[in-house]
Amino acid sequence: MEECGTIFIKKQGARQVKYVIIGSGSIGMLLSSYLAQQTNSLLLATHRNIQANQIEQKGLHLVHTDKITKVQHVRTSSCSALLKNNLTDIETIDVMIIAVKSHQVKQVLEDLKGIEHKVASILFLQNGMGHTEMFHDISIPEVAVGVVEHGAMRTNDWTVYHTGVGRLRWSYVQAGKKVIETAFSPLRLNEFPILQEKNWIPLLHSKLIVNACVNPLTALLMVKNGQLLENKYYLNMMSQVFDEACTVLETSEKDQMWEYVRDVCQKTSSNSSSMLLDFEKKRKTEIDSILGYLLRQAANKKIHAPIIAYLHDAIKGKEVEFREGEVES
Ligand SMILES: NC(=O)C1=CN([C@@H]2O[C@H](COP(=O)(O)OP(=O)(O)OC[C@H]3O[C@@H](n4cnc5c(N)ncnc54)[C@H](OP(=O)(O)O)[C@@H]3O)[C@@H](O)[C@H]2O)C=CC1
Ligand SMILES: CC(C)(CO)C(=O)C(=O)O
Repeated sequence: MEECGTIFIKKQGARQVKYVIIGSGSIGMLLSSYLAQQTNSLLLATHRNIQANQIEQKGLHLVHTDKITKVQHVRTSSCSALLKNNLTDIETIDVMIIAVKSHQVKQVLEDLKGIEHKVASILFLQNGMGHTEMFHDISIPEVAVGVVEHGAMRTNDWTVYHTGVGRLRWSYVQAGKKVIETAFSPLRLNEFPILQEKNWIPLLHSKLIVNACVNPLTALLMVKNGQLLENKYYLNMMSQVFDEACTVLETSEKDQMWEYVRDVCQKTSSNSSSMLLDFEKKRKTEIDSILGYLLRQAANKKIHAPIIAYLHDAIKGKEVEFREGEVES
């Protein structure tokens, strides 16, 4: 693999936007690698102290199309240090980006309470919609959500592979002073395009429907995304999940949505879905935020959703098995 040196920073004027990314997994590291091309005021907050030290010592490495780039100007800190307010030079944070898994958001929001007054805006990048049920409790004036269409994989604490180039689409839930819009609009990142959408609900609904259709079935059937299209029985199963999800979310343009689901399956045909990967590693999945969210919506609207309930329980049952395995080992 070719070492292609460091990324240069483009100056954007006198004041740099201060970014903090919470969660240094695949997406947190990928986003940091690209945003660092445009700002030298970015802090990546890790869950574990050791990861912050590793990145400080070795540098953050981005691997894309067989090239390794050692990314400059990414500072790191453990979340605990950040939240204890040990970072005296961070007086205010312009854009805080939450890049943890959906079931980790609750803890992050609890931890953030101490420094919320220092944060001008917050952007959530989770799959599913469980995190949106916690927004009522946030006192940060500007709140946005995003959908990540890239593929990323952390291979060690300082290296991330950009496995699929897509887009980051985001939208305001509450626009505040439009700090995020001002920060993102001048960015020109060829390999990491960022697009603003008008309405956040349709943005998240379309990704939620894709994840509801693809993730649980691929995990339970142990197949790659493309096999849901190729095998007529699996396609039939997926279309039944799709119909129920659309009923629950009151989706108006169903034909267009079905095309979108098929298109994502096609474009990611050789991928293992994130839920299948979680199953392989016996990790907690994001089911509560995907099918769990749909079931809570169905209950509120008094809609019967038996297929979604059945799939939800199958995944939750597997999670119980994984946890029991942990206790035994
Ligand atoms: N990876 C991908 O290609 C894609 C991911 N997404 C979505 O993006 C979101 C993030 O996914 P991904 O990056 O893959 O997940 P990862 O599991 O790779 O990363 C999550 C990170 O959050 C850290 N973390 C956990 N709890 C906390 C906490 N309380 N405070 C701070 N950090 C914490 C984890 O720490 P530790 O290092 O200890 O594990 C880990 O570094 C998910 O909702 C996923 O569905 C969407 C599209 C594509
Ligand atoms: C789009 C899809 C289904 C790609 O695998 C995904 O988001 C996931 O696996 O979580």
